[in-house]
Amino acid sequence: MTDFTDEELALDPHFADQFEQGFRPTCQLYLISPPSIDDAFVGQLAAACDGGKVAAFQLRLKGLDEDAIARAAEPLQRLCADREIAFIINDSATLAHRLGADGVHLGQGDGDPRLARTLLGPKVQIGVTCHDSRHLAMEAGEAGADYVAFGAFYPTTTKPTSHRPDPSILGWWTTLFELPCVAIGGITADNAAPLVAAGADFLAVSGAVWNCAKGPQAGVAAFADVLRSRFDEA
Ligand SMILES: Cc1ncc(COP(=O)(O)OP(=O)(O)O)c(N)n1
Ligand SMILES: Cc1ncsc1CCOP(=O)(O)O
Ligand SMILES: [Mg+2]
Repeated sequence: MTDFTDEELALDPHFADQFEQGFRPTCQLYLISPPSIDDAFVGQLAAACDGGKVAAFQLRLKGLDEDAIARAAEPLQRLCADREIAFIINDSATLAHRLGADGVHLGQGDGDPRLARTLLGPKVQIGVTCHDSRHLAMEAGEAGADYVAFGAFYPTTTKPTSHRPDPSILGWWTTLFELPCVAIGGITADNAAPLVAAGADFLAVSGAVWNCAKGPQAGVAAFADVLRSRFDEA
């Protein structure tokens, strides 16, 4: 049995049920937006979510001010609320607070998670980028993060990356800590299996869904089998 709090489990309510049954939940999809979007994107997000279970959606828009991100967020946040998908804002705890988002993702240069917690309160999810660093992950956990994110596991064109963790960092983390861990960076349905097997609680995915030749619905659907695999092996 574990002593995960409701807050720790809130990124996906099914986590709680599965922990109560005595095992670490199956891996879930954490969808990340493209770095820029247009008005058609809400339809693409709806299509993606029709493709299979999406536990969380992160609005990660780069090069826009907070007012512009807030305008873009409105229909997307509504869609996520309707479908019970956690709506996470990237980079800015103040914007997450302003929007009443379910969570915020903070990189190492995006502010102190402790200050974010003071602003956002206990119920809002705070995720922290930890690159390939066990030290950063333990620090994030001590600072009260709700999840830690490791990556980039694979090369990606979505952003320049300089850290390339080994999947074993996921197994190390999940063996020692109950706090969920997220794997990110160049993840596709074809290369995700070692990350799921190593213990990732979430796969954070952008390009493999939005650049899928068959569309975002097929992009999400392609992950179904690999996400089930840890559950099947348990
Ligand atoms: C789930 C998740 N993990 C890592 C990141 C990267 O955050 P950061 O290092 O701040 O880089 P940017 O995304 O801001 O370019 C993330 N966004 N989400
Ligand atoms: C935001 C971020 N942080 C590390 S890699 C990455 C990009 C994730 O996008 P993709 O799934 O397209 O590699
Ligand atoms: Mg950031």
